[in-house]
Amino acid sequence: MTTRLHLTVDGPAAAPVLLLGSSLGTAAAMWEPQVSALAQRFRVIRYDHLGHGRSAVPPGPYTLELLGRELLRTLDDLDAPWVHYAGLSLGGMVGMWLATYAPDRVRRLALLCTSASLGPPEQWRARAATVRADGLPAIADAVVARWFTPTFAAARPEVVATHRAMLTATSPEGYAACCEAIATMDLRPDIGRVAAPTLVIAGADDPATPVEHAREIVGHIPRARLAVVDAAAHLANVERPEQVCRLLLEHFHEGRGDG
Ligand SMILES: O=C(O)CC1=CCC(=O)O1
Repeated sequence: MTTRLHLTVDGPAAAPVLLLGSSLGTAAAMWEPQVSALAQRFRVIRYDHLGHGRSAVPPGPYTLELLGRELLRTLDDLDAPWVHYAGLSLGGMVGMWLATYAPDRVRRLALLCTSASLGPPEQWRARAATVRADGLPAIADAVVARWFTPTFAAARPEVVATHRAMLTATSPEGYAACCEAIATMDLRPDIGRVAAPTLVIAGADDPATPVEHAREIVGHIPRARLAVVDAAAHLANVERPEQVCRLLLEHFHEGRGDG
């Protein structure tokens, strides 16, 4: 293996591969609420972005192209001619890059709580500078406040604490470098090339990538449709695990005759 990405693999070796990409400041564990159900039908491969989780942390800045090419190299290492792909937020951005620039490698795509362009760039550069100077705890409260609705956070403080710990365990350099990738990203001119049937999932109460961002993606990708999950903020798959799992299973299972 030449990949610098850490992989967590579940499910039968002979099943179709479903690759899962996580959000900025999280790692494979973010997908825990869905893995056992998805792994009944798919070879589920969760990867940690460069600079995140147990993946390598080369010095930044990164670009979305760098993150996407690293993933493409991983698919080559896995000898996977094509995959299904689901990604949340930064994971969705990398998924859009992959399905745009390597359309033959992505059979079906699910984009959760994400955006094709998430400005303003100065805000991301400022966040990167804060994290390099003061570490992840300096931004953790503000970030986690966007991940969950106040109602969920009050009812499930232990879930909030687990995800906050994931954020603060992230490498400051890796996190800052990925902020810089988001700062320079604008996928809107090119995602019309995505050929894969695409499910775009938005959290109705997501302040980070609001529903309008999902509608914009649906407007650009030819075979895309939108599902809005009620009572969910940015980490919609954690806040509404069963609903998101059902949507993903339906979308990817529909594709069993593709190809
Ligand atoms: O951290 C945030 O503000 C929300 C976010 C943007 C990209 C991502 O993965 O999370």
